[in-house]
Amino acid sequence: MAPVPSFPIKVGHIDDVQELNKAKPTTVPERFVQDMADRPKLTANLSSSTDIPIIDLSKLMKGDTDEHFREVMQLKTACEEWGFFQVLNHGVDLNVLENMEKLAKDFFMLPLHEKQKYPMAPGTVQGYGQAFVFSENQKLDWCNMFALGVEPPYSSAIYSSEPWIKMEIFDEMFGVAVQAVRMNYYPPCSSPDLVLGLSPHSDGSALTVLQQGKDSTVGLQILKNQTWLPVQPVPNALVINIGDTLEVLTNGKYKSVEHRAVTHKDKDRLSIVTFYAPSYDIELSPMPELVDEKNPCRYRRYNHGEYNKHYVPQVARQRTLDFAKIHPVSQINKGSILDSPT
Ligand SMILES: O=C(O)CCC(=O)C(=O)O
Ligand SMILES: [Fe+2]
Repeated sequence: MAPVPSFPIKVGHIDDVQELNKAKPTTVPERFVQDMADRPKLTANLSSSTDIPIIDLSKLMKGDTDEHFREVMQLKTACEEWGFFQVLNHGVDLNVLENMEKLAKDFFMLPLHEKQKYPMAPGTVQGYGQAFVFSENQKLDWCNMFALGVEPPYSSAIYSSEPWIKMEIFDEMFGVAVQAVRMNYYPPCSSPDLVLGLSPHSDGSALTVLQQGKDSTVGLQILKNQTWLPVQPVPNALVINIGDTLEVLTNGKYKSVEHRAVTHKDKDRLSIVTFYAPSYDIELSPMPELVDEKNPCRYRRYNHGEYNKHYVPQVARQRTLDFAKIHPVSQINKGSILDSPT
């Protein structure tokens, strides 16, 4: 599991959002009201051309056919330009997904004292509690989270659905890979325009698979060209996104894209997110075959466990990966580099 901070973090009193919501408040407590610039604009009416790519895995598996090559090209575009896509015909048994959803819902509906038997310590993302808590002064997300390491069959059911991922290559590079599941429950919020369900972040994994609750409203948004685009839930599809590790390994060719979740006035939402990441003792750097004169190395070599220590505090600043980025000399001379957390 992820390293736990060795120093205590002062975070003040934190209300449980489900309990808050039970009291049907008409105003949102101040600690959940985002600063003006961070509030979501929920009225944007976007055309379907802004939908993230959909990959049909059954076509991807069709040997040497035109359909196969078209799908491969779409997958390439999805990884390089979007960092996100949805997969259909993924082969994961729908019963596994249904059971997982039921399990997650049942957990969140337990009395608070039951859920609090597995408390999430500030500065970590393990157990039950508030996401990404690192200070007394920060704004809080309108979300309850339960995160844990997982074993097969759920994790292997999810990842074996992705035959385009050459698991043997990852096995070699990642050591004993870390697999974790995060269940996010977003109760309705009387003022969804003032709060965030989950703050903007990119995932610290290599690859993330996200399952949305069956009747989920739109909640997930991704940042593309400085615009937050909603991800429309597609029945039985899984959402896949590239995490920071793959961005580094591909020397930035594949994008680990910032995303966030927003809430709804009347409806709750559930997401179940599986992360696949290297072992914490692994050193990462771009693959040599993706570094050349035209594509200079963009990330310094770093230890994945070290990177992980920066993850929660850095979510407030949105890009943990900045800690490994190599900035072009021209930028350094202009003094435009954000201070590095290391
Ligand atoms: O709930 C969602 O749609 C987003 C969840 C997410 O990004 C995460 O858990 O990392
Ligand atoms: Fe995420």
